Amino acid sequence: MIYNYITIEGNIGVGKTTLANILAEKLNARLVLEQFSDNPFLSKFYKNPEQYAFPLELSFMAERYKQLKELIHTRDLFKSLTITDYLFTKCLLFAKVNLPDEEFRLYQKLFDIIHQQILKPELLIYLHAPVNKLQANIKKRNRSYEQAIPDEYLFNIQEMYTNYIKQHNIKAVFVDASNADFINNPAHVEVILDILSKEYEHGQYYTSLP
Ligand SMILES: Nc1ncnc2c1ncn2[C@@H]1O[C@H](COP(=O)(O)OP(=O)(O)OP(=O)(O)O)[C@@H](O)[C@H]1O
Repeated sequence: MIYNYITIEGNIGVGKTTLANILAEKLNARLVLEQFSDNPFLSKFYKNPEQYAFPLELSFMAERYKQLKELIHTRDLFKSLTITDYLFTKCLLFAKVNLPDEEFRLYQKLFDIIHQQILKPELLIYLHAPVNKLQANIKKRNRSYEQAIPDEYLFNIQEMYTNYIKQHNIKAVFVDASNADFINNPAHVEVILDILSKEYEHGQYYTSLP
């Protein structure tokens, strides 16, 4: 394995966690998953975004910082690869969509200080699917608080991710996950394993699934 640390990213409901789990098992990797269900503000936020966006964004940042900071201090002697299903920068991108400008500027100051202490992955795999596919996935998995997410929100998050990756020239492979089925179609997993067997220069790359 060329990589020590990779991240799977993508919009809400695209299937990051499923893929991260499958890869971790196949590659005997250490897996670090987002702990969003423990966040007491998330369901409140979806009901009342104006009131709960700031505490939600702060609490996500605090949790992610705690989880990712530990990566630097702990090593797993039996596992040389670590896989996460989120980038620390995800905090900033969601905050940009959810906070009014003044609050966002305050949030960004904190983010910039903390971000410097976080280890960055060597490669990002970005799963991309159109909004109607994301909505279908969200319906299927049926978390009650997510059922009224507007298309516009998913679209804005997608834009935020893709612009950030391009503007910062992050080493990323975009995978067209419109028809992805990593659970039942081994050929789809093979495509990802093939990506992980290669080295890339900085920049963005695009792959589709068979
Ligand atoms: N910073 C944030 N601000 C607002 N909501 C967030 C933030 N981070 C995560 N969430 C919410 O937490 C929930 C879980 O998000 P996330 O995209 O990480 O996982 P997921 O949708 O289960 O991903 P996947 O299906 O790709 O595994 C979603 O409802 C998402 O909108």
